[in-house]
Amino acid sequence: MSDEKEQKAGFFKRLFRRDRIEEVEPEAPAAPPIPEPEPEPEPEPEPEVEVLAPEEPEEQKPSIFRLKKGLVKTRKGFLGGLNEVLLGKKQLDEQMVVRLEELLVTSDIGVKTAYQLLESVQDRIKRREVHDPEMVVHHLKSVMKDMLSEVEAPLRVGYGSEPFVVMVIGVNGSGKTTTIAKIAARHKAAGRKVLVAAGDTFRAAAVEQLQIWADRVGCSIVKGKEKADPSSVVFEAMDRAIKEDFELVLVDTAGRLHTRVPLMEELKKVKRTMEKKLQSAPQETLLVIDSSMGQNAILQARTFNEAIPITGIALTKLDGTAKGGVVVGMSNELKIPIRYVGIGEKMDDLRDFNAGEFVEALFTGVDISDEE
Ligand SMILES: Nc1nc2c(ncn2[C@@H]2O[C@H](COP(=O)(O)OP(=O)(O)OP(=O)(O)O)[C@@H](O)[C@H]2O)c(=O)[nH]1
Repeated sequence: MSDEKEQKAGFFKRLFRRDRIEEVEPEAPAAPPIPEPEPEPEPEPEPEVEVLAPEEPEEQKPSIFRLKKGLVKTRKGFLGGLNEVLLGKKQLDEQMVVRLEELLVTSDIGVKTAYQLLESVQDRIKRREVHDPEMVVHHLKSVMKDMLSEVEAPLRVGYGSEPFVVMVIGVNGSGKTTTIAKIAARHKAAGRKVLVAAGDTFRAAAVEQLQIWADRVGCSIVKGKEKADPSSVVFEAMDRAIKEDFELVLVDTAGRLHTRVPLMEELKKVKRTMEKKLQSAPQETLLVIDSSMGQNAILQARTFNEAIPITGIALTKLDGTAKGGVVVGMSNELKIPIRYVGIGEKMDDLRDFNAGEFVEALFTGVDISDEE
């Protein structure tokens, strides 16, 4: 356990002792029940008609079944623990709350966010608004949803007179190329003119991979010679996009940390090149992060954001990890919009991030029964 965790380990226990649980047991005045979370309000219509994103392809619309399926490992890992702590219990007891503390602190949501959640539960207990395990779960769900709602902002591609340029960054293997292909496929399906730029010239295989995806999706590609300056590829792509009226340009970049030119310097140069060709570009700097990195994903996002301000995040590989709790920690600590979540390798396995849906998928199966 880290120093920080150790220092905090007894914190909630102490808090809990100060406000013994007896205070909120049956003899205490009846506490008002926590209302069920409000049903999701209907989304506001987009204000600017001319810059609307394309109609979501059908795959985006169905139930959250696939998201739930994708999150199964996370659910079993972290939230399955909630069941163990709380299942079948009628009332809170001290041990239960201490175990909840352990569960949250050692999960992938991160120590800071874990204690925010715990303090919020503690506060509700003190105010006698939470006095049984079911209420704890409802409260956790609602606080997590609030945290996630702050970063819910799907990428709205503006189709105007200029190309909308998305610079996609992230370390090697995080899922950049696949994510580009998935985004390209969506917009192609909506009838848009899409160009991808193979800015990762360091590795021939990366260019080939993007070519394969471009062929599959049916979009155009600009690629340079092996080991060419990535900025020269981006320059050419921007030139072509402007001359040929492409509506969306997705720029792949290198992710290797040990290249000839330091990665961050190379990315800054690529960005400057875009700006020179089109002042507003890139309209989106999308960081792709592999969520199975857990807490390291947050560190990684911070590092990139310090070098190149990020405007959005795509969290990939949520389907293969038990560390999906990192989405909550990342949202709460960085407050950078999460645009997409990747839940598989197939084309339609990229979803717009939706806070309510995500929490719902995360908590499905956490079944608090009243039976002993
Ligand atoms: N399970 C799963 N796999 C994914 C997801 N996104 C990407 N992948 C896989 O992750 C691997 C790496 O993805 P790439 O798109 O090549 O990653 P990259 O960042 O472009 O990597 P480099 O080209 O090496 O820089 C591939 O095998 C993808 O199929 C996802 O959401 N879920």
